[in-house]
Amino acid sequence: MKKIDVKILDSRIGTQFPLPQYATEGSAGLDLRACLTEELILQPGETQLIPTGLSIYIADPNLCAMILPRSGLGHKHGIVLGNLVGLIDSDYQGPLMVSAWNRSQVPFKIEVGDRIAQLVFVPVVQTEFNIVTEFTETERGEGGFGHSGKQ
Ligand SMILES: O=c1ccn([C@H]2C[C@H](O)[C@@H](COP(=O)(O)OP(=O)(O)OP(=O)(O)O)O2)c(=O)[nH]1
Ligand SMILES: [Mg+2]
Repeated sequence: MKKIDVKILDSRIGTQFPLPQYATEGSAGLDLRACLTEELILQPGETQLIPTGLSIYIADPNLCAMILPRSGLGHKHGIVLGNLVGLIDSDYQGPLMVSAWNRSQVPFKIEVGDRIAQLVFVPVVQTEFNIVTEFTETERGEGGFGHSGKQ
């Protein structure tokens, strides 16, 4: 498995809480925990930046990480991300933060150590633009935004 350098910024990670880990053999995401000092109530519509207690340095420009909502929290409780998706650059070395947004109508309690989001490593292709005046024609051409219909 690919190794990623990690700094433990909060000593409760690795003692009180395990390092983020794949829950099953086929899991894509590593759950991130709320490294809070006390529980937090996220009011309806409120967004708060929550530390994960970790920083990672991906280093490989052909890799990034994305922070995604956990589906149970997002679907059942409306706890998603203030930035919708968090993108972690391969050269970022700062603390990994989760922007937690309560898009529901009711307050939501986040307890210390709760698994609030998940981290997924994803391949990246860096490209450069080749300026042209005409593209090689395709069947779709400029059609988009539903032009092919519904069924
Ligand atoms: O949910 C997130 C999103 C981003 N980051 C960190 C890692 C990422 O590499 C950096 C910058 O994120 P991004 O490029 O999305 O934000 P920006 O607003 O463009 O900031 P910058 O000008 O620093 O690139 O912030 C997080 O810790 N959590
Ligand atoms: Mg940026």
